[in-house]
Amino acid sequence: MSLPLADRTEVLRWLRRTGAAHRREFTLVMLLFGLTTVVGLIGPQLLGRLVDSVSAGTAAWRVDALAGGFLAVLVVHALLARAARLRAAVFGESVLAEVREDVVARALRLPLGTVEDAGTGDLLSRSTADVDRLDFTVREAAPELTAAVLTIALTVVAMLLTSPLLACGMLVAVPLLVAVSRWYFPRAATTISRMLRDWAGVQSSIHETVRGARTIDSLRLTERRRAHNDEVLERAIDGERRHRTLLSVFLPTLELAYVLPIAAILLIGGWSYQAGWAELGTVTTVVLYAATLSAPLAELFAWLEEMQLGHAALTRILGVPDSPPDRAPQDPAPRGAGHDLVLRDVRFSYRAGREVLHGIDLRVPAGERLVIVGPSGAGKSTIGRLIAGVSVPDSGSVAFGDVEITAMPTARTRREVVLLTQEHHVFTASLRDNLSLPEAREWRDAELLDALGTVGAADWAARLPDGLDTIIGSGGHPVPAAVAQQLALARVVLADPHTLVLDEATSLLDGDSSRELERSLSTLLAGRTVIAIAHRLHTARTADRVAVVDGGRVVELGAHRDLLAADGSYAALHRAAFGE
Ligand SMILES: Nc1ncnc2c1ncn2[C@@H]1O[C@H](COP(=O)(O)OP(=O)(O)OP(=O)(O)O)[C@@H](O)[C@H]1O
Repeated sequence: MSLPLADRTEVLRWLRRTGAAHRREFTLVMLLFGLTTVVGLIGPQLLGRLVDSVSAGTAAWRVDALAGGFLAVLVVHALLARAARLRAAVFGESVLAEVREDVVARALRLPLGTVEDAGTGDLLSRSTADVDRLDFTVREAAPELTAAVLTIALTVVAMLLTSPLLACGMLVAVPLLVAVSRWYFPRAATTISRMLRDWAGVQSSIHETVRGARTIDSLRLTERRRAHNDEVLERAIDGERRHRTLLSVFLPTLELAYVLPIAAILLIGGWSYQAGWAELGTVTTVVLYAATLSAPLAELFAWLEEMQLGHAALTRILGVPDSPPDRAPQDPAPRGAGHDLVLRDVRFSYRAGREVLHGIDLRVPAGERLVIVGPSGAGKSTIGRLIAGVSVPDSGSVAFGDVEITAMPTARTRREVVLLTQEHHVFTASLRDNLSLPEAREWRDAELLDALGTVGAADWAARLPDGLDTIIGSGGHPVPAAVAQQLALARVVLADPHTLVLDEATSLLDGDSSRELERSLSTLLAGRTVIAIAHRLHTARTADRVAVVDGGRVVELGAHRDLLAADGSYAALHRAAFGE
């Protein structure tokens, strides 16, 4: 299920809001473009006068003065055009900085479940390729388009003021322009939005290939993966081809529409001159105007095309949901009703019609250590994801006290519960940034060093060349696997949730890891509610209670000893594991 696209009202609302927030810069840019265009219109008038003066046999000084004036106009025009574009670029950049920050903030607020459903590639292409596309639109297309529209409008007015009769020659282009626009733009809109979606597909596919490279290699899926990449690429190229085909009709027709009026004006001009209705200078001026119109008209259509691309990109960027579509956070009264974890009749399916949890009821008092065991595919990890608020139940509720986890804003969720898996990602960033992830707040160095100390990574950190500011991760200072685990634990220390869900991370508890890590983990667990998803049964012995999950249901619940004595599924699992 891909992320939604913004609709017309959302795009308009964004444009209005952005326009209002930057009213002064926007007005200044518009004024500069208007002024540039008006100055640009003086040139042809001067040349027209020059032609008239020469044909009337005027003095040399007058010709010199007109030529000098023409030069001065050119210089002023160039200076104004530069100022207008510079202001437009500054304006565009500040708008874009906001768009970038906004889309990244929204993406980070999305729950993992939504991101996984949509595919990370979709989100990635929206926050990179689409933002870049919009960047080009705002920085280049919007100002150029504005300049082109103003130039066309004012040039037409100037032509009409100079000679309405000659200006009529422009009309020959109108039917052609209307027809080709009505043919091209609706087709281009669909082609372009499909093309952007297909390119996002390419990005997703390549991203997944790179991420899963080892799996692909070990399962000898290289050929199949290559074929899949070829297929998505082919689809994107096909869209690109369709778009080019549309352009190959559109652009030559436009060219024709620009030249036809010049021919028409020359014809009308020659005829009017002979009839004594128009001076030679007037004909020159209007032809020059018509000729100068072809450039802004060409720009207008080229940039309209670019604006369409930008619009499609904007609908994708604004489509990244502000609040997760699957939940409605409302920041309930903080921690009013305690930290007891309560699951009531929780049902969940990854795909419609294929329920994997069939009504889970569970109550875990604050501070208890519960281990969930069960056969592979029973739904243990899924329960963990629901408790951590990563996924949302189809029905029923997961709550701390009487506050549902999905009703809490994401930042608040992290203070309640953290899911710790074996995937310990180290970001290519400073050690400080790697640790500061849990909350968007400034941590004091002492707090960060304390957290490192708690998990036993203080010595490693002390040996770093730039301390907390050392860039670690891929391309930076290397991080041994054990330290990566410790950093993940240090993040949890900083997030300080009252409940921890350990999925696979429990292999740490199984005694595989170094004593130091084990010690770090037990310091971390002390005083918190712990839900450990055990893939091996060792862990269960030290738990307060054990829940046995089978086929998406809790089939047994109780202390290790009691369950062994009851001689049910747990006892059977135990016998299978230890042969007792
Ligand atoms: N992302 C997913 N999309 C679709 N189905 C999924 C997804 N993740 C898990 N499932 C299915 O949901 C069911 C429960 O899976 P879950 O991972 O919760 O089981 P588990 O008890 O943790 O198993 P294991 O011990 O093998 O990790 C399985 O049938 C699994 O195939």
